[in-house]
Amino acid sequence: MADSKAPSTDPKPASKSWADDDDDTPITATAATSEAKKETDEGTLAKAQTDGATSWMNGSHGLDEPEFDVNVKLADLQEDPNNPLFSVKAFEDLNLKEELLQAISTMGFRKPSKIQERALPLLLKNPPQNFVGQSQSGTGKTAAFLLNILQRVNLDSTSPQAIVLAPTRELAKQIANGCAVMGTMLQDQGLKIFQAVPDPSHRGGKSVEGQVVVGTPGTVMDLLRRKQLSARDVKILTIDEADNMLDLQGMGDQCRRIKNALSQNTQIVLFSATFPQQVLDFVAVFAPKANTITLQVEELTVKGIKQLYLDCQNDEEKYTSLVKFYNLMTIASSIIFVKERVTAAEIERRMTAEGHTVAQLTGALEGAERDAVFERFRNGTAKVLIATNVLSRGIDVRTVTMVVNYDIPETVDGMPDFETYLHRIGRTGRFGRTGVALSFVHDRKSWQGLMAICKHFQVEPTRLDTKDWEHVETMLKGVMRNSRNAVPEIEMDA
Ligand SMILES: Nc1ncnc2c1ncn2[C@@H]1O[C@H](COP(=O)(O)OP(=O)(O)OP(=O)(O)O)[C@@H](O)[C@H]1O
Repeated sequence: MADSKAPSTDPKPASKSWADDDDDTPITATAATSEAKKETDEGTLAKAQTDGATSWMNGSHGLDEPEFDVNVKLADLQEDPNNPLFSVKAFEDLNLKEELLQAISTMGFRKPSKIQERALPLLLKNPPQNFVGQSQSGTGKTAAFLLNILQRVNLDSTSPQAIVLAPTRELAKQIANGCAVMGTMLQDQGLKIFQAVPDPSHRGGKSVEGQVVVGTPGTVMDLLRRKQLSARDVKILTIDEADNMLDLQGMGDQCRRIKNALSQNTQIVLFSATFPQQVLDFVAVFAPKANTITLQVEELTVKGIKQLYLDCQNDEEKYTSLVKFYNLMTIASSIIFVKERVTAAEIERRMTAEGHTVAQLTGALEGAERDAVFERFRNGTAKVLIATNVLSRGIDVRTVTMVVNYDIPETVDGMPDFETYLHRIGRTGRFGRTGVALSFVHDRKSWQGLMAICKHFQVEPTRLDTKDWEHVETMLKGVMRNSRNAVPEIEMDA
């Protein structure tokens, strides 16, 4: 395939010699790849409740830049009406519990983001109404739905009142930990959070205690079926990554069954960064008469993420270029996304041989092992994480400054997967931070796939050529330097 490709030195994608011939190929996007179908909701859990706490939301872990720099930069961004982080209101205007306001302040949240400002009044309105919310990756959707839950739960009873569903154990645990941080001041009053992810201890038959249950659909459904989880007092059902969850055959069915087990008055809350058109129809059925906030496709990309692509000649050159690339650059933390587990294993082998500390997370791992690998990445012991789409959504690790699309994401039908691309690159550039997304292309199909994705989101990626590593290095150092330079300038403004 590589031979059919004429070398190009023009950074503009449209100038590729083989760029135009198949331009009218029909492109359909679905929210899930086969990998995601296979690899979610797997494994067993070593620990329950909120232990193994990650540093989600509390700003305590090793950021590239000191936290105060980021806050100053954030203040600027939050003044710009066109930025998704902009808002005119203060958290204080939302009539939240004092304990929640205190926690928000301790967490360093100065102002609500646009989605928080717009969603919270609708979410908190009485009588409760269904809600569908879309906002760019890393703009604080989790805090929006957690505040609604924590504001509404009755702490006089420990019976489950809110269920949050997420596609993977990592995301469910991250949300549960975020809920614990945000609910710190309510713990004295009896707030309990239950993690419903695969765990052998659930088999004991013990009833679930906790006003907030956060888990994967399979486990939640299991607990309901075994009558360990009582649906009687549940008044809020929140689904994160809802487009993906409702679109996936297995998980969609489970979500529907969970919803059917709940009272008709349950407030249904759906959030995602993407709601492709074909999903919106069944979203409307799942959450009837919902207050809805959606975005236009051109608003979806996060501006702080610089999108580049590396032009390789063939598959083997992808491996050698990747290793060369990592030997050249110092990157805080990064995630390399691949299509298949076998590629993940091969990259791990080659990078380890070059002396890099890498971790690999795919659905092949069992729960406890999976937790351990992810923790090594989160706490910075391993700087590079090689993952399949299992980690493409929701994961919030602030040190991630680069995402590599080693394989261009595809749907099960082999078409470019717009949504997965957006979610993957959204693992960097979170809440006003800057980041780099580097995609590898090595043949006509991968190149066309990337170009279709970029056309869809109306972005122009910058081309890097493996024949000119000096240019690659200069270019990347420039991008990285620009991110760093932003900080001192802003410091002076402060
Ligand atoms: N108002 C705020 N001020 C400062 N930081 C915030 C605020 N709200 C959320 N954050 C932080 O922003 C980061 C991203 O938030 P979150 O994970 O909720 O994004 P998201 O919109 O759910 O992204 P994704 O679409 O990738 O799931 C988190 O680290 C969170 O602590």
